[in-house]
This record gives sequence, C-alpha cells and structure tokens, in this order.
Amino acid sequence: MGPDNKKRKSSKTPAGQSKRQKTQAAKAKPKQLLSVDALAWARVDVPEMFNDAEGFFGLEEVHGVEIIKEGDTVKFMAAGAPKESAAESDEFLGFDDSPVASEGEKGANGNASAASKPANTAAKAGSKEQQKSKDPKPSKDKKPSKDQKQTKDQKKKKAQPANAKDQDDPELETDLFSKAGDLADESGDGDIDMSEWVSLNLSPEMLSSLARMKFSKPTAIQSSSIPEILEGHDVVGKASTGSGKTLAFGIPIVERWLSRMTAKRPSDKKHHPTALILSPTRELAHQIKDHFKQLCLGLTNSPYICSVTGGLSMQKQERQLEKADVIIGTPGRLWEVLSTSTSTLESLRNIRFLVIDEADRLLKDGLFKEAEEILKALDRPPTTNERGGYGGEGASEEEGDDDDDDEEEEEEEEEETDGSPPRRQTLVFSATFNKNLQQKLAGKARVNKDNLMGDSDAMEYLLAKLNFGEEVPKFIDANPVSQMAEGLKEGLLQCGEMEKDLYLYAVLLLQPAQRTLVFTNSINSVRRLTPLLQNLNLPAFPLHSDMAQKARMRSIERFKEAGSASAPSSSAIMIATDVAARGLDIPGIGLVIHYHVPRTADDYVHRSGRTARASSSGISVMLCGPKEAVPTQRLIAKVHASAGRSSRMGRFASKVAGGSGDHCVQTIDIDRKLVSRLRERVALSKKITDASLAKEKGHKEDAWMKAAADELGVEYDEDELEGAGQWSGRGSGRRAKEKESRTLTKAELAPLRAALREMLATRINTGVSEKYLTGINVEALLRGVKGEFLGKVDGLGLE
Ligand SMILES: Nc1ncnc2c1ncn2[C@@H]1O[C@H](COP(=O)(O)OP(=O)(O)OP(=O)(O)O)[C@@H](O)[C@H]1O
Repeated sequence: MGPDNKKRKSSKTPAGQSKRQKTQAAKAKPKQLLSVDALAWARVDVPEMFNDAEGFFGLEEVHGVEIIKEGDTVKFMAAGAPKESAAESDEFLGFDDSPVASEGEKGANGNASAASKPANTAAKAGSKEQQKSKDPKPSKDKKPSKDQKQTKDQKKKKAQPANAKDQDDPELETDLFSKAGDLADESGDGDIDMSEWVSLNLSPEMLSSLARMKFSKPTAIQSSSIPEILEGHDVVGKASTGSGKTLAFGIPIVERWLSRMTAKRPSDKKHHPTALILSPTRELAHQIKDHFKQLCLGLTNSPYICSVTGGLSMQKQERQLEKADVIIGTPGRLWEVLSTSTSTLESLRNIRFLVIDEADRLLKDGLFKEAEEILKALDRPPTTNERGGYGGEGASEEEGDDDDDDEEEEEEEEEETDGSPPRRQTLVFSATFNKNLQQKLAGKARVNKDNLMGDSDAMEYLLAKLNFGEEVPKFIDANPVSQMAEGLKEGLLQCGEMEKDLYLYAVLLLQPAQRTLVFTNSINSVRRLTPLLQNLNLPAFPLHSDMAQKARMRSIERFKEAGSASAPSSSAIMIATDVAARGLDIPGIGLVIHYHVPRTADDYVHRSGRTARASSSGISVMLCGPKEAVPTQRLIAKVHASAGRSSRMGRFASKVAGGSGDHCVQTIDIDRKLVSRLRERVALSKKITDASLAKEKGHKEDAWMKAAADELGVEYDEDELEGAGQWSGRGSGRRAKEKESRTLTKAELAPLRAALREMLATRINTGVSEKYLTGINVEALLRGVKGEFLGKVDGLGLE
C-alpha cells in the first residue's frame, strides 16, 4: 500500500478528519477524471419516514470532487486514486454510515468484506466467537500488524478474481442469517467423515467447505438433485420445509462457477453472472445470500454474491450487479432494475442457472406480476443491437482457445460461440407444489380426490409457467409421504373467539421456547399483539411488510440474539405476518403459534415449517375459535391428505379424535383453570395497549386534520367539530371509543401500568399437585427455560 493509500485510509473515520483536511489532501494530489461509479459515495442518513417511500431510494454524497459540466455531460474530477483501487485496499472500510455503524462489528465485517474471501475469513472470525475457534487458518494473531495486513491484502488481491473485490457495501451487507449469530454451538470441530458426499462428485474445495459447515452428509433432496443439476438437467425439487433445498441448488451453482473460473482465460473480459435466484421475500433473499456466502467461506476463490431487494439503496445494488456472479433478488426490485437497465438485462440473459425458490408462491397467478415480467424478459430474443453484445466473451474465447484437452473450456466455448446466450438450466424448488393447498379456506374448497394436484399436475402447471430448456425437467420429490418436517408436532387448541390473547399468553408460558414465532393474518394484529405481550414483560418483536426495512432487520436481529452466544439464557418471541412464513431459517425456533388460522393450507405448511428444521424437533400450535373449527379441520385435512393420498379425511378425523397416526395433529388439552388465573393480567395489558394505540392513532389523525385545516386556512379544533356534529355518522362509534381510550390514557394509564407491574410480580399458583405447588414466576419462566415447566403444569402435553 503506497503513501496515498495510507492517507486515504485515515478517512475511514470521518469524525476524525475535518472537511478541510480532506480538501487539503485532495489539493495535494494530481487531479483525475473519474467515472461516477469510481467515486467514494457515502450514504447520507435520512429520516426513517423516507425508508420505504415510493421512488426514493436514498441519498449518497461524495467529498473532494470537482464537478465539471460540459454541455449535457457531467464529469467528475478528484484528487487521488479512484475508488476501484481504494476498494482493493479495503479502503471502503472507512465510510461511517451511522445505521451500519450501529450494527457494530457486523458492518465492519461486511466492509472488510467478502465474508466469502479467505483472506477476510480471519477478520470475520475475529469478531465472532464461534468462527474464531473453527478458523482453520494457522495465524492466531487477532490483530495483524500493518505490514502483515498489507502482505495479506496483496496476497488476497492475487488470489481473488477481479470481480470478487469490494464484495459488499456495508449497508447492503445484512449478515443477519450467518450462523455466527445463531444459537451457541458448543461442539468442537473434530474430524468429520465426509464419505457420504463422495458419490456426488464434488470438488475437494467444496467438500472441505461442507466439512467446515459440519454437514457430514447430504440431505435427501441434496443427494437426489445435485447430480442431476451437475449433469445439466433442469430440476423441479420438492422436499419438506427445512430439508436443505437451498444448498441443493447452491452447491451445483458454486461448483459450476468454480469450474468456469478454472477455465477462464485472461482474455475473457466480459463478465456475466452465473446464476439468478428469485425469492418471494426480502428476508429470504438476504438469507439465501448469507447461506451462499457461508458455503463459499472456505474457498480460495469465491463468487461475488449479491442480493437485490427493496428497502435498500438501488444505486448501490446496481453497482453490485455489474460484478455479481450470483444474484438473489425479489421480483419487485429486480424488475425495477431490469426495466431501466438494458445492460443488466443483457447480462442476465447469459446466466447459466435460473432458480425459482418457493416456486409455487412466486408463480401463483397474479401474485408476483414482476416475476412473470422478468421471466418473459429473460426469454425474449435480443434485438440485433443487443446481440452484438454477446460476442464479447464468446468471441474472445474462440480466438484464444488453444487448449483442446480442457473439457470445461470446450463446454464454455460450445455454449457461447454462436453469439446467442448460453444454455440456461432452470431449477425450481418448494415444499409445496400442490395447487389445492393454495385455495382459500373460505368458500367451497373441498378435499376430495378430484381436485388434488399430484406430481404430474404440478409439472403441467410449471411447464405452462416456465420456459424450461429441457422438454421435461427432472421432478424430484424427496419427501413423497409428507411435506411437513419429520420432527414437527402439530397441536390444535380450541378457545373462545375473543380469548385468543389470553390463550396465546398461556401457550407462551406453558410451552416456553427459546425462540417462538407467532403468525397472524394482519399487520394490525402484529401492531397490537407486540405491545400487548411486551406489557406482560415478554420479549416480543414485530415483523410485517409495512415496517421500514431497517426496522425489519432490527427485529430479526433481536430475535436471533436470544439464546445466542452473546445472550445464551434469553428467549424471544416474534409476532409476524406471513412475510415470515416462507423459507426463513432461524435455528432454535422451538414453537410456532398460529394466532389466526392461516388462509390457505400451503401457508400452514410453510408457517409450521419455521420450526423442526434440519432434523431438529419443534411444535406448531394453532389457536382456533369455535367458528374456525370446521375450516381448520378442512385445512389440516388438505395438508395431510395431499401428503398421504391413500387415506385422506378419515386419517385426519381419527387423529383429531386422538387416534394414533404417524403424523398426528393433537387437540390440546390445556389446564383451563390455570389459564383463567392469567385472565386479569391479560385484560389489563390489553387495556393499556389499546389506550396507547388509540393515542398513537389519534396523534396521526390529529396531525392529518391539522395539516388539512392549515391548507384550507381554517382553525382546527376537534371538540368544536364534534360539537357541530361533523363527526357523526359512519364510524363515529368507533371514533368515540378510541377517543375514550385516549382520554383514559391521560387520566389512568400510569396507575394501570403500576397495577400490571404488581400483578406480574406475583407468582401464579399452578394448582396441579401438592408436589408442584410452587407457582410460576412468569419472568423467571421466560428467562431461557426450555419446556421445563411443561410437565409440572400438565399443560399442552406436546413435548
Ligand atoms: N447437508 C446438510 N446437513 C445438515 N444441515 C444442513 C444440510 N444442508 C442444509 N442444512 C441446514 O438445514 C437448514 C435448512 O435448510 P434450508 O433453509 O435450505 O431448508 P429449505 O428446505 O429450503 O426450507 P424451506 O422449505 O423452509 O425454505 C439450514 O440451516 C441449513 O444450513
């Protein structure tokens, strides 16, 4: 690193460097013309309200740059080296985007970047206890000296392909789903027998990566899909939730990238991504990215992986896209990028793999219009102009190819020399391909033989939706008997329609898990239940699509912290809409509660699949009001009938009635007396919550009315308006009630809170037997107790 770089390095802490210093540094250097992408853009913090604003994706600023306008063209002149070289020397560590900085070492790791780069592995491990102990690197130095770091950086530069540099912008680097933040894993490294992977013919590098992840054998879907994908087939993969579908397509994609890198010659200038993966939600997209990165952590050479999702800076994502090898995107944002950038679209037409994860959801009629647009755009033949663009990589390969012995090179050449895009493999994965499962519960959806969609129907459906390269893709069903995870226990708890809050609280106490996920059908319910449980001293966090992206990530982060190495004896409850139902892989979720009966049977499968993942066990409990009993039975019947097609309704009926079955849905016999002892505190908490929410809503309405009145140039006085009868009519009753709650807030909220505090501090007598008449201290119960009280209270009986 030269002296120039050293100086720039000091700009890492903007607080420590004044604007004047920066300007002086700039003056001292010869001026250079820079491209807009080469500039050191730094994110500007904007108020939360802009986070998800339509069409607003964030602000970025740059210092020490002179702007020169020549006609319609704007050029940038700056002192010092362009960003490109800065990035190579990890210069971008320096920009202190405050929200990222608040994420502690995570942001720094993202910057030291390339979780997947071997040279950075040590840096990453340095901040994460678990990885530190597992890091195979010989150097034990936590903080390398400057010289050592320089040598390391130089080595890193040599070892990495040009496009792997500057892996992530800290803002885009979520790192939320890396295993480092997961439940504390005490087990040591040990020697891992990897012989069960041998038949899949993976590269030694890949095998050592898998060993590093302690995956000693492939899951069923992995051992059946990986060979087919490596052989070049299109694959439709179906396997139960949590069965490792991500790596079933992830491993062959990375293998393919590795072999492309080996075959690549210096003359191959044009860069095209290897794979595009479509995901229905932002969180899942980030998770897949993190999963890929983990897989690549041990590779000497790793692909550049990026996610393209809403809620984060589009400009930065576009810059990442230019050099990406593996792209994971949500349809909305991806389409936004593709519809404005022909070069990106062109590049994506050259992908080798198109993956549709959670395909039944992404391809559901009318749900993701953008996904359809993307698929159409990728399949559209390029215009004559665009076609010229394809020549780059293929042509240079043709000219430069003089090694007839290299099979992979031949393959590359074969695919690209005619100027048309290379053959693309389409990979489609989900736990549910049964169209019948998608039907709404309301209406006349029936479970009968005729409307169940079997494998062949599923295939027909997919063939109509997707343009596969092969006439018939390989259909792999790794779990033909059940789409529910093996270690899952399902329970159904009947309660009064208006008693769900009470029963939710009771289940949380009686069946405590380190991480519990509660699903509701509406954003409003998430907004209400979160404070309701928080008032009861429960660690509840919200997740819904109306939250700003930063808040969504913060919630997941907090949820994940529970039981992790940093907080081993804590627990957490996430209250979510179905935005969390698909794909989320957060280890340690021991309990899923369906506060509302899911709208469709596939939602039930996926919601319940957030627990009992990867051979662990878990419990799913459905709260069910009297009116919901019939639709709920229909729903569960659908799920189980479509799995074991030979004995549909009868099988379910016997299970609910308490009959034995291999996949049993138990009716839960809860201790109702004990539940009634919780009633008072729940009622009080509800009162406090309603008052706070009404107050909040009132503030918003007031603000809106005041603004409207301002605009009209009139005085706003709510009481006057009410007195004049302006508020009468539809909705006035509700408004009056809300107003009452607001008034209550002012007059009585504090004593109510005090009363609840007192109630919560009192032990509850379980009244089960002499032996256990110790009572429950709710606070202690929730502090990391794993089902210990269950037997004592004789509660849910689901353990
Ligand atoms: N071979 C393996 N051995 C052990 N664990 C594995 C293996 N492959 C994947 N896993 C782990 O299994 C968990 C579930 O994997 P993944 O998220 O891919 O499941 P999925 O089948 O896609 O689930 P869903 O249907 O809910 O999306 C992950 O934590 C992953 O790290």
